[in-house]
Amino acid sequence: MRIDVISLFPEFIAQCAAFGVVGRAGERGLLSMQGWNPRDYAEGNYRRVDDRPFGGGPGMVMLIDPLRACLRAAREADPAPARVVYLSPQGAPLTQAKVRELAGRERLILLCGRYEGIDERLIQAEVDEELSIGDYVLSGGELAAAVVVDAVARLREGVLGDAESAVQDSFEDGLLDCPHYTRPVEHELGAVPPVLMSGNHAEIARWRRKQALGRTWLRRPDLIDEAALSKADRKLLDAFRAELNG
Ligand SMILES: CN(C)c1cccc(CNc2ccc(C(N)=O)cn2)c1
Repeated sequence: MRIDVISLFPEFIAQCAAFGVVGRAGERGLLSMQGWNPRDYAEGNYRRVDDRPFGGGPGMVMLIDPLRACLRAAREADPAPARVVYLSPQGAPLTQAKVRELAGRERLILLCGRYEGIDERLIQAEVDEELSIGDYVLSGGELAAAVVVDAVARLREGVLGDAESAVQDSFEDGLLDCPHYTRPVEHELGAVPPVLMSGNHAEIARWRRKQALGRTWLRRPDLIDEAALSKADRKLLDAFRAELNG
């Protein structure tokens, strides 16, 4: 998979892609990344990349032409078609389902805005989809792009070893994850739930599913559509609630 990132701080993204599973994916040729700086495509002595907003108001807006030339250079760097994604607070929420969809593509171009964003005409002409990593404003789209790179890279085949398998990921089935425990069995902070040491894999899977359903219902009721739950899941959630009420 190839990801090109357009940013006034391309070294920022290079650093984010240098560590952990994403760094390893790069070393193993599962992911190639390149940064592009619109300033390298800006004309004139001052190589301007932004200017004041028409209609007045605070802040600056990123100019069309440096971004457009930069985007063209990035597209032409590889024959494969690319999906152009713009990170902004005005984008559609990034969800695991969207991450899975993006991870299925061969090329992404991530567009990082600074200041108050990008001239709308460039967005309309060149951007395939606008995404937001959450309802808050950052000083630039680079951190949001780094989030997309990480979430997408770890779903690519071969990136995660068995040890870090993404299969049981929470959100993979729209639920939060169950609690996890490791050594020691007994600790001043408490003990490990006995079922997890029972070796009874059916019981363990049942306990984990019940915990995932229960925690989702308690913490993120917006993710639970009880009507859409299977009969088995509804029974597990009822059991969780019954235990909760003691
Ligand atoms: C209107 N405005 C301030 C603005 C517009 C576009 C980009 C940026 C760059 N900052 C970002 C980018 C993304 C996110 C996110 N939530 O994904 C948060 N902040 C700011």
